[in-house]
Amino acid sequence: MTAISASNLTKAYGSTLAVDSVNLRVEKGELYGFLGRNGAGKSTFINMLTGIIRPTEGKVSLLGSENSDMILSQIGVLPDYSTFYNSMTAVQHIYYFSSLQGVKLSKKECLASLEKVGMVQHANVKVGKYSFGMKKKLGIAQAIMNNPDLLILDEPTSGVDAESAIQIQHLLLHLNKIGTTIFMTSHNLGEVEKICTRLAIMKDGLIVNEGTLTEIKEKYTESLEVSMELSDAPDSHLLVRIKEITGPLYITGANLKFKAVDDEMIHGIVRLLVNNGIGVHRISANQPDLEDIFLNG
Ligand SMILES: Nc1ncnc2c1ncn2[C@@H]1O[C@H](COP(=O)(O)OP(=O)(O)OP(=O)(O)O)[C@@H](O)[C@H]1O
Repeated sequence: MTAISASNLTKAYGSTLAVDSVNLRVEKGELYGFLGRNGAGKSTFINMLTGIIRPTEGKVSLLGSENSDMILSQIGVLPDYSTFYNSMTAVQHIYYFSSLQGVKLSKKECLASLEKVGMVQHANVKVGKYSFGMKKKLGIAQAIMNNPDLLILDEPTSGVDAESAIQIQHLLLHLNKIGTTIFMTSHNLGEVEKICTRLAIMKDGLIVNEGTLTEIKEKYTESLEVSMELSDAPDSHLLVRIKEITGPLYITGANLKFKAVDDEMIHGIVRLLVNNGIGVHRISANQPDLEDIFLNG
């Protein structure tokens, strides 16, 4: 079953298309990572999913419903900016927001959600005294307080210390393991690589890459740039034959550069060169990591 479906989702701010006709599906049970640079459109997208921002165009469906009010109790949200009341303690805060959502947790249940994010020892401290990272953890406790089927989190680990980030990652993995579908944005590529089952990369309001990490790497490898250092420069006849295999080819003296579709293409070029008396001194065709894909994608 589909947990999140966005069709043609668009947000325009004047002439700026913050999100440009995005189609995205997240299936139930996924831990989905949403990556992008500052200003890519991630928060705008997430805020349209959760109903904080009204789309200029397009539709959103969460857990099969187009009306998020109908399924409020099944969803947990950590927005980019959470509202906190400085005069409340964390327990009061969780209790207050649970009653706003019509759930009304017991004190024990409020403490249990704070326990999950490692905040139980600060449960009775006023939120006004919290650091940014502590507020972030309180926001996560609030998002998970009603054991939601779907969690939508904007940057759950940004601004928290390394130990807390790992604790939150373990929590998310655990929640996902027991059936919670999670959609999260992150700037932390290592984190996404480590915990997410699928991911999308957004750039200038568009999704430029989407799939499992393996699928994304495979797609990227299709356009991997290969460099070869040769013993001699190939003559024009040989260059024509190489070009027939590679398409566009860049040659500077005895150095070749081309885009490889697969390993077989690289082997074919090496065979052709060697059969024509040209040695291949060095080949570089690095396997991309998520950072390469993110930076170049
Ligand atoms: N209220 C607004 N009015 C005008 N432009 C906006 C508004 N909110 C966002 N934008 C613009 O929309 C684009 C996407 O912004 P958004 O905050 O969604 O990006 P982001 O990927 O979440 O960035 P970050 O990682 O920095 O939070 C940016 O160009 C931003 O300047």
